[in-house]
Amino acid sequence: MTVIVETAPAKINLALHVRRRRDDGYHELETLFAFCRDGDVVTVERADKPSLTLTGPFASVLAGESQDDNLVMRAARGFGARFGVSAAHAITLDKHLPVASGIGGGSADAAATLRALARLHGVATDDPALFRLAAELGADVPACLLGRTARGEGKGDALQPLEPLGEKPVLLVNPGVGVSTAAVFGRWDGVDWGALEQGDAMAVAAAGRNDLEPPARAIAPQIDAVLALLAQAPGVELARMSGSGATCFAIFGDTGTRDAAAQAAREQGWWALPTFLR
Ligand SMILES: C[C@@](CO)(OP(=O)(O)O)[C@H](O)COP(=O)(O)OP(=O)(O)OC[C@H]1O[C@@H](n2ccc(N)nc2=O)[C@H](O)[C@@H]1O
Ligand SMILES: Nc1ncnc2c1ncn2[C@@H]1O[C@H](COP(=O)(O)OP(=O)(O)O)[C@@H](O)[C@H]1O
Repeated sequence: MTVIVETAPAKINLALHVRRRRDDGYHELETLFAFCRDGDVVTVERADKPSLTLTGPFASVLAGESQDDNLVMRAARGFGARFGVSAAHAITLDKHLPVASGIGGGSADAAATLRALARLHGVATDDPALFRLAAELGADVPACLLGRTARGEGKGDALQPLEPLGEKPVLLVNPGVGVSTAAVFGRWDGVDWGALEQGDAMAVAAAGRNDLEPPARAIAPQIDAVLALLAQAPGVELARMSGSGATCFAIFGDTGTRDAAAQAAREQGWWALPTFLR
């Protein structure tokens, strides 16, 4: 029996500019997507009936929710309908990323499920139909399906790949609070602070902002302390909240300073994931 294992790399937004609210209730974004080496892990194999097994440190957060609503199962149903695959699948989601945390969690899992099913059923992972399905699952599922440094516009689903970031050491920190993406967008102040520059990702990120920081910090003030610790960490090159939060990231020049900052974060009782940008 073929078993496919796919990593669902954590997604971060090196910068996220909100330009305007759209008529469809979404917001027009200009953002820089980047992906980490580590994340959740999705395992897929054919079975007699569809099933989802949750494992890992954050499985319990999702255990109370309807399995059918999990983005992994929604992706599997969508794949079956779109590609005419009647087979049922047993899927295991090894949940290592905090939930509702601005690092793509469910979106990354949905994208990894689509990649795994494509590999299992002989569909090219760059098939345009796969990206159209991803866009129906969520605004940043296409970016997670692409899984490489990219500029995103529109809802975040109009993607322009950029040069990889070459294994830069990065630290993800979450203060242990879930933040609703919809609630954060709902509290955006409506001010257009201007376009995201064009060019090299790190230079554009350094000159950029995350316009969702103020509404997210209003909802979850714990973010303030995380940003303060990361901003003054020795060796930090860039510290910012990712997406709609509450997870913040910090990019370092070397793993020693990154790991020292991880230790300082853990001493605060926060979740800390030292990893690398891809
Ligand atoms: C904010 C971002 C930035 O990358 O990431 P996260 O913070 O979720 O990681 C994404 O745009 C999240 O994408 P995703 O999580 O797929 O959002 P969806 O499920 O499609 O939408 C959830 C809700 O977020 C709001 N939303 C999302 C994207 C967007 N461009 N404008 C919005 O206003 C809408 O209220 C929507 O109902
Ligand atoms: N596989 C999944 N992992 C995480 N959240 C999921 C998943 N499937 C569905 N969800 C739902 O999606 C919501 C958004 O979760 P998540 O994608 O982790 O947020 P974010 O996009 O901010 O990282 C959660 O509150 C949860 O109820």
